[in-house]
Amino acid sequence: MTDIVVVFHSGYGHTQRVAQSVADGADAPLLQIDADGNLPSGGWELLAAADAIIMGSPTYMGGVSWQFKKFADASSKVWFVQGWRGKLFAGFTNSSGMNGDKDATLTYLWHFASQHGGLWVPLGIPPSHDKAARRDSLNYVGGYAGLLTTSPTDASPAEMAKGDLETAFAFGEEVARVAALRR
Ligand SMILES: Cc1cc2nc3c(=O)[nH]c(=O)nc-3n(C[C@H](O)[C@H](O)[C@H](O)COP(=O)(O)O)c2cc1C
Repeated sequence: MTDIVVVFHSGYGHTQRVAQSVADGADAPLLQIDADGNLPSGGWELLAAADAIIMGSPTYMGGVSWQFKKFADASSKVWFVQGWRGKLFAGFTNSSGMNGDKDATLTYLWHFASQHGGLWVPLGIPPSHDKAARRDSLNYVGGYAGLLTTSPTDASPAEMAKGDLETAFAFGEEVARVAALRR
């Protein structure tokens, strides 16, 4: 049994749907950063006990949400004692633009994991980038370093692309597979 935790923030529910699919794939609990940028009670303890931490944030103005950043800054207490050193980390982000500067968010998550001495797990799912690719194909958004998903500005969380959610599930499974290799 490997302990994986999915920690995320979502302002309007889209990233939350993605996080749920990732958690389902990884068979992991969800830890939601609230609207004030705080973890629920017991959250820090759950993260301390985890072998792998999967992080998610919407892309807001080309980066993580301020609530996620507040969580990241609060984790400096853990950083001081290198409490998360050697854990596995992985990341995902959702935004409305197909590109939307999601890569800046993912790069931030990778830097954050690296500051904690973490080991990064990439998406591990090939992109669908040939002529046969459709919006609902696996990894249509085409990330490598982490999971990238897209929801149009006028789409509700219920309208998240099926392929993106399936990619999220497969990403969760992939992190679980990699985590199990270390056991
Ligand atoms: C303050 C703010 C900034 C945003 N900045 C970006 C952006 O830089 N790139 C982009 O593609 N979409 C951007 N969006 C759109 C969100 O990424 C998109 O609505 C996403 O689904 C929100 O996720 P959430 O429902 O989990 O909060 C922004 C939305 C908000 C509210």
